Amino acid sequence: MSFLKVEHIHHTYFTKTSATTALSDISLELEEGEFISFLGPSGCGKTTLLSIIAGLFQPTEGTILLENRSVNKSKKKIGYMLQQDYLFPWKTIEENILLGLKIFGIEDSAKKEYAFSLLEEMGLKGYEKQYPKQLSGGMRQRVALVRTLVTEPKLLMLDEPFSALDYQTKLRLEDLVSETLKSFGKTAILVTHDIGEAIAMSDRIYLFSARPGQIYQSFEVPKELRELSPFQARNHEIYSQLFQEIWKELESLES
Ligand SMILES: Nc1ncnc2c1ncn2[C@@H]1O[C@H](COP(=O)(O)OP(=O)(O)OP(=O)(O)O)[C@@H](O)[C@H]1O
Repeated sequence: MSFLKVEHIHHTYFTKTSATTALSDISLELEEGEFISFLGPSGCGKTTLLSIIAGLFQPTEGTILLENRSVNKSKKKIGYMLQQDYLFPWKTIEENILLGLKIFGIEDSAKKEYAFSLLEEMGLKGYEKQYPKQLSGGMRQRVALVRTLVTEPKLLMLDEPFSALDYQTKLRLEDLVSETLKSFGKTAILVTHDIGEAIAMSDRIYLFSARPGQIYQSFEVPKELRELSPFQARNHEIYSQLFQEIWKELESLES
């Protein structure tokens, strides 16, 4: 039994005057603990697919099964890390990270303790009483990750979570997120425009064709790279070869 089963997803956005087909016949499977990425030309439907997998809206056709149940019944098992951190500016860091627990009605002392231990792991001890505006972009993203992890999601949706950060912060955060997700055995889906990021962080990469998005090709990331941290992987010879291979295919899709 696969952890996640995406079966024959088609999606068309309808307005009063138009119909835009974003996705056409997408099927894929994901095992628990795997990390996959979606890459592809702008507008090929990556975010649409991520939202459908998360159960945020129904596809025109197709089904999503998470642990063999409809994803609509499993929404609490899904966590997010997005381009924007969506921290509440009027709440302290502590209040922000405990908010998810409050919403889920699981604000017990053990969970709170867990939240504070995660903050410490992310190098944010001492910032509990500060407000988001007092933190850097990278620190705020780390708070957003803690807020997501405290609810113990089984599947993490990462929609361009590093794209608004400066390059060095992005590289540091890629390592931190990768190490954290590996240590918790979390399953994750990353949407990115960055081929290097996809290679450095994933077990497998799905390259989408231009709209309507279809899976054009999938690439397994070799074990030699997967055993390394994203930063180390970027310096490996195999990384450059895979980068060239994916770049060539992406160029052909965008031309
Ligand atoms: N709510 C909506 N109503 C109508 N069309 C939409 C809506 N959301 C997305 N689309 C269209 O569906 C297509 C896929 O959009 P989507 O945002 O999923 O692509 P993407 O691959 O994530 O894009 P990007 O890489 O630029 O972020 C695009 O043509 C977009 O304009």
